[in-house]
Amino acid sequence: MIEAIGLEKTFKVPKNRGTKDRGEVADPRDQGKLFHALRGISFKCEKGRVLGMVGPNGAGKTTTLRVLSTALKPTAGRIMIDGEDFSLFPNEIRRRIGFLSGTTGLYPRLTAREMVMYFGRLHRVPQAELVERVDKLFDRFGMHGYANERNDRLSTGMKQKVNIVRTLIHDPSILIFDEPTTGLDIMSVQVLLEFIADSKRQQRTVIFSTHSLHEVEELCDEVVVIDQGVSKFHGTVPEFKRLQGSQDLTQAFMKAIGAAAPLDRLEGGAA
Ligand SMILES: Nc1ncnc2c1ncn2[C@@H]1O[C@H](COP(=O)(O)OP(=O)(O)OP(=O)(O)O)[C@@H](O)[C@H]1O
Repeated sequence: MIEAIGLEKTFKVPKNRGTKDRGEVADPRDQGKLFHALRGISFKCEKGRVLGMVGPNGAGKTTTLRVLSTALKPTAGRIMIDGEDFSLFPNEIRRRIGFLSGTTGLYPRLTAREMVMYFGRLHRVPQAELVERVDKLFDRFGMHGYANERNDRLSTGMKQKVNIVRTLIHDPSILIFDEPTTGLDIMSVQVLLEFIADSKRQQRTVIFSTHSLHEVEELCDEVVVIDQGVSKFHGTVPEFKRLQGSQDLTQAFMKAIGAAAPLDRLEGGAA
């Protein structure tokens, strides 16, 4: 189980980014020289559950996931794992979390196997155990055929699998994926979605951000809606629809973030 309590993150705004004088609609996070990207994000996800994080561009999803995975230090707030406060122990969090970000690169000159072994060593997995784990994971993902192929010769889907296995090599109980399906071909998307469903069956905790409400409907037990650095809703998908008074997830989402759904406008429907 992982819980975010009142996460806040403030960035210094670079001098050349005059946020206030661009003539755009005022963003409450914009405080001149400081930008309050996260303004109190709270939610939790129990083991064996999948939580989908949705929100408009720039809402704060990546920042939240980077804070949870310790890539970024929060300005305020706590991160609890299995009921214990690990905010001051980032190494402990890293041991328990597997983080897959959209920008994760693979070392081009290493082979798929070398890459995964390298990360296993970084996580101090003992050698004999590491060899066994790599074999099992390569088996499960059907990767033996290209285990000794250099990463720069692999297809997008193959690379994605190497990345997935890399996040699993230390057997984390919590998986955090930032927009994992963005830019992937249909086959690779399928691999990833099946993998998430499988992780749930194995009682892992899975959190992923996405712009696909279809993925949320298909896979998620819970949804957290982030808008302008605030968590606007956290609960189950049916609860979310009920609260927004809509059977359609897209319309419920549009209502939650205060935007008129195109259908409402066309039909002159309810706000
Ligand atoms: N290092 C940084 N310095 C300054 N501002 C930042 C930094 N990182 C993110 N931000 C700002 O914080 C806000 C939230 O960004 P974030 O990447 O978390 O959004 P997001 O919800 O993941 O968006 P998207 O759906 O477009 O990926 C944005 O306004 C972004 O410009």
